Amino acid sequence: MSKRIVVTGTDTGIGKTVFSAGLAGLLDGFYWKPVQSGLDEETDSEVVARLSGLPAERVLPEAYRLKSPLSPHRSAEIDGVMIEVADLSVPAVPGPLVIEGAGGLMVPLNRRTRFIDIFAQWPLPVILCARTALGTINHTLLSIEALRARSIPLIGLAFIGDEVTDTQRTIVEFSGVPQLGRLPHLDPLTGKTLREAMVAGFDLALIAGGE
Ligand SMILES: Nc1ncnc2c1ncn2[C@@H]1O[C@H](COP(=O)(O)OP(=O)(O)OP(=O)(O)O)[C@@H](O)[C@H]1O
Ligand SMILES: C[C@H](N)[C@H](N)CCCCCC(=O)O
Ligand SMILES: [Mg+2]
Repeated sequence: MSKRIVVTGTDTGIGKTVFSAGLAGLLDGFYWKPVQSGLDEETDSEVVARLSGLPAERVLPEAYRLKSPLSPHRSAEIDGVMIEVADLSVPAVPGPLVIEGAGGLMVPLNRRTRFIDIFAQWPLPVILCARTALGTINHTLLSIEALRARSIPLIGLAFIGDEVTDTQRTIVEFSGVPQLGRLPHLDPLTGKTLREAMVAGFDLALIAGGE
């Protein structure tokens, strides 16, 4: 079985998709977004197809595509859809697979199940994306506690944003979770700048905890 990695984060809008595109590209792998909520803007899968440099067929179809850019449980209710956990079994692909959740760990898929519940069922190793900006110490340490409480394997932390040395160090010291690297804010953000930043910012050998 090839490496399969879940990319999660401390919140929505923190850069999971950009990091996932960079990671899937570096691994020369596949990308899967099980549940997309919000279809009016470019979807996460479309962003990954644009930025990763991977062929279009390496971006797998979502299990659920929901119209409203809301928490998936609510977006599904508005569309009259019930998200069934059984539909979220991990696709088999002939290479490394990067799987991206939506928002943070406690985001609900329906009125009974949250992302963290399916991550615990799978249970694949996780990379936790965390901002470097103020507020991240609390969000990141809480997310790590939630993963540990469910024995979900955590490969390490991917920081996103400009370097804030003490913040990153504080999170690593309190948690004992390794920093895998940091993706700076990129301007312009293109497939080329992303790939270069991933190569410069991450040691692929450290991301060795996948199946
Ligand atoms: N390293 C970066 N450099 C420049 N812009 C970035 C970077 N990371 C993220 N962004 C921008 O920030 C916004 C949010 O990023 P992204 O869509 O990756 O968040 P997300 O965590 O995947 O959110 P969601 O929970 O909706 O999946 C996007 O406009 C994206 O282009
Ligand atoms: C719409 C957004 N971009 C994500 N796809 C979903 C984020 C859900 C967050 C829910 C919450 O934590 O309040
Ligand atoms: Mg995303």
